[in-house]
Amino acid sequence: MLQIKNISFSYHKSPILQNISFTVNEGEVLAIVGESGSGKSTLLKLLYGEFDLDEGQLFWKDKEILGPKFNLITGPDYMKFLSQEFDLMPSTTVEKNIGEFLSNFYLKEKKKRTDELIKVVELEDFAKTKVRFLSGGQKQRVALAKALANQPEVLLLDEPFSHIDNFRKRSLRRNLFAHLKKNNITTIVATHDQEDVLSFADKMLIIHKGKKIEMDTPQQLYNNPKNKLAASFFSEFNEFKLSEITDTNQNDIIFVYTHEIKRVEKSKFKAIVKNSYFKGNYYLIEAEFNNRNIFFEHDKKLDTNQTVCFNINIGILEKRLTKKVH
Ligand SMILES: Nc1ncnc2c1ncn2[C@@H]1O[C@H](COP(=O)(O)OP(=O)(O)OP(=O)(O)O)[C@@H](O)[C@H]1O
Repeated sequence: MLQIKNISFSYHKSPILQNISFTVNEGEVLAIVGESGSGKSTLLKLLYGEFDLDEGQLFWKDKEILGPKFNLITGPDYMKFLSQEFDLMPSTTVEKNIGEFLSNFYLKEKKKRTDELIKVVELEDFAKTKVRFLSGGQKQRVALAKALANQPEVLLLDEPFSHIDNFRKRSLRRNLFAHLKKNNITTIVATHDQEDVLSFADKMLIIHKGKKIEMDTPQQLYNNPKNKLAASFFSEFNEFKLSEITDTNQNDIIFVYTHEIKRVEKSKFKAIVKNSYFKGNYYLIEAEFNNRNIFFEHDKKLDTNQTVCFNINIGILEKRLTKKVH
């Protein structure tokens, strides 16, 4: 188990992470999400032992992870960190880069492992190409394969697909997470991409301004978003006061995703259409309701300034609320 116990850290006295605790079980994938500058990369660097903590402790199984005050070489040998900067040898081929730290003692094994990883990152056509001739996204894929080469027990990934196009990203993501699960590699991934989280993360940690806001399964956080950060990570959403949409006079706020509002023929909720945005298999409708704009999905474009009725699925609300709505 990876244990993060009450850690705090500051760069030159300005606090970056405050009092963070969580655990990750062996073989689990944890996604760390949060706004830019919230401290995701710093947290990964601390897990890798790049800096000394102000307070707290880190453990992998029963071994403590220590910073540079206590270690000459950064990074425990059972861990790999794929940071935003790729540490590659530009004048060497893709396959040699990936196999750089694999022993030449077992050449057959080395070739097998290298070939397997080249497949994971879909670089079969570039195995013999020198890295300096590759694009940014291709280099990122080589760095990913290299991080996996020595079968780390723990893998830290900082925005692993940031340079990779959407076309490639989806299959690469599936290959990578299948490889990680098959090899029981405990993974912490900092990401802005909900697709990294929804299908592949076992747990999701939300940090905001260096503090832990929530940690749970992606399903739980998606189905019951308790704050704007969680809701906005997954999708566009609306905020309603309960009193606006139910017969209660409670002023609690509820988050409602755009696909949870339906246009209907008749309802007591009426809005005036302001814009329709084409989104591929639906239109996102922007409409004025109670002196502000709300958003919902609809299969057709709607005329601007037309009045439409909408409904929110009460079943969804009931599940989302701790207090029942009547
Ligand atoms: N070496 C450093 N020295 C001083 N401050 C730093 C250093 N690295 C990061 N910071 C600051 O620490 C804060 C957290 O940065 P960090 O890179 O951890 O955020 P992040 O959540 O990973 O952001 P992003 O999503 O943009 O990568 C930011 O305010 C940043 O300016």
